[in-house]
Amino acid sequence: MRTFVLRARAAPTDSQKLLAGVGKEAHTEILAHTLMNAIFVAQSHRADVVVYLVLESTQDFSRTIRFEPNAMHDIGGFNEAALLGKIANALDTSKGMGKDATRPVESGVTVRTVSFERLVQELAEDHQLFVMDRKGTPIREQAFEDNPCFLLTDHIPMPKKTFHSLERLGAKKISLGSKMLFASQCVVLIHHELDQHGGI
Ligand SMILES: C[S@@+](CC[C@H](N)C(=O)[O-])C[C@H]1O[C@@H](n2cnc3c(N)ncnc32)[C@H](O)[C@@H]1O
Repeated sequence: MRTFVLRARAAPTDSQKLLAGVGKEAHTEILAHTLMNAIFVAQSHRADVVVYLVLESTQDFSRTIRFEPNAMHDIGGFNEAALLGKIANALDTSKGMGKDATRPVESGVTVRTVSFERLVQELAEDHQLFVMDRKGTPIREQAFEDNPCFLLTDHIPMPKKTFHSLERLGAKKISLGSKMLFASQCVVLIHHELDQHGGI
């Protein structure tokens, strides 16, 4: 199973602000593009993927939305508006939730009020964690086990102190080259690399 976590530091947890943030400072299109490239292949979806979107621009708690395409009955369209609609629906479902709570949204989609740090601590228990970073080990030199989990951000970088706590959890930095890419482009290259290994 491949897991992707997008830490979207600028993404609003209010659904209307999320939808209004496309092409604006929040750049909420990043969430749709990342989800799109993580989930879809031509005329189908990937069965072996879980995607977490962590939206952090909030009045109360971060929202962590989990997508498991294989369990979804209706993945919706392969377009930005449809995918943002799925995210907005999860945000609306999460209204009024207390801290560290979980709610089902639809088959294959859940929303939680857990922070990025808490999520990653949980994932560290049974995943091999990788932070995407241009200065990391080249991805071709990295050996992968069964459950790799790739941590990415939107246009706002990971705070330095997060890198230290991720290191303590055993996360390794891996690189896709020296060019600064979009998170969604990283996802395509990671899939390509893992597709060569087969089985993961
Ligand atoms: C647009 S970048 C983030 C840009 C942000 N301003 C920064 O300085 O980190 C989005 C995500 O892609 C990752 N990324 C971009 N290019 C990469 C590369 N060549 N190798 C590994 N990760 C990369 C970044 O680490 C980040 O998680």
